[in-house]
Amino acid sequence: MDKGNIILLNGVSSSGKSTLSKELTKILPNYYHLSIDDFDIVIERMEDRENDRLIPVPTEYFFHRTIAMFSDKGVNLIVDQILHDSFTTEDCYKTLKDYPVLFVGVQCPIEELERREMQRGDRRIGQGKQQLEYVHKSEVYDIVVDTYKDSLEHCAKNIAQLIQTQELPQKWAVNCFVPEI
Ligand SMILES: Nc1ncnc2c1ncn2[C@@H]1O[C@H](COP(=O)(O)OP(=O)(O)OP(=O)(O)O)[C@@H](O)[C@H]1O
Repeated sequence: MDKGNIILLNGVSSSGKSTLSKELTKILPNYYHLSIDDFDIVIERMEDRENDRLIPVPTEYFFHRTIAMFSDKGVNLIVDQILHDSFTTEDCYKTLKDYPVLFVGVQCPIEELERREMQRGDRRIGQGKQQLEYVHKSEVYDIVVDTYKDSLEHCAKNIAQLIQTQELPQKWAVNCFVPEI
């Protein structure tokens, strides 16, 4: 059985990953959206944070392996997350390096990130800007989209076009942004 394709959207908070993922599922009906946010909700329910009863494993550990399991079963996924530190980045690459990944950088100017943060009300103002100290510094993407400069439809169409017109290599041909692997 062929592995399912993985469209991996990486961008800071409020860059528009979830919104873009939903748009992509409209154009690519044989793809399913899996978000790190869903995992955060599950883990939060399992933990008893008031009494400091916590799961001592980063959420991303479970997230990356779940992505691999879906792909192993031939399911195509659109996943959105933030490769925000070296653990997350290394774990993502190590877990998915033998999988067909289309790596997408989701960009948005800082002023617009802050406008969205204010509008949302459930994110700290400046969160996205702070994450930019790590995110998009060394990744080599297959495609980069800007959710401010371009319309949602345009960003989604460009990504969909890539995945529909080229066969993804069965191994993630990332230009190793994790040098020690
Ligand atoms: N292209 C866009 N133009 C204008 N507003 C947008 C656009 N994309 C997303 N937004 C708005 O920005 C906010 C954040 O969007 P979204 O949840 O998609 O971001 P995210 O990158 O998934 O964030 P997080 O990582 O915090 O979950 C939402 O209020 C959404 O409506």
